[in-house]
Amino acid sequence: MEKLDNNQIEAHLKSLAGWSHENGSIIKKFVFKDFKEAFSTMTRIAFECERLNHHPDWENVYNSLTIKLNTHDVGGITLNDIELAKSIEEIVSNS
Ligand SMILES: C[C@H](O)[C@H](O)[C@H]1CNC2=NC(N)=NC(=O)C2=N1
Repeated sequence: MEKLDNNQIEAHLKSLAGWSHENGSIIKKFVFKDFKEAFSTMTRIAFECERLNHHPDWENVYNSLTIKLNTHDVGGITLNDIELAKSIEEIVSNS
């Protein structure tokens, strides 16, 4: 998978509301009603990560979930990160 350049990343982020490009990752913070909602959504996301074989750096604090995506193998952002971000948006919007 090829690293995307800054212009390509910004172009993809136009269709990913709330995601920003910071320090070599794409990042979004989600806030849920409570811990149960946050963690159950993380579980759904985790199964999708296994299916895609692509995994987030993420942090859960009570009802918040901060997700950072990058491709460790290439040290940058690839289409795998964009694809996972889109899947996460689907999962969260259907939760
Ligand atoms: C061997 C296996 O394909 C890799 O280690 C995968 C697994 N999940 C991954 N997830 C992420 N975010 N980046 C990777 O480079 C990566 N590599």
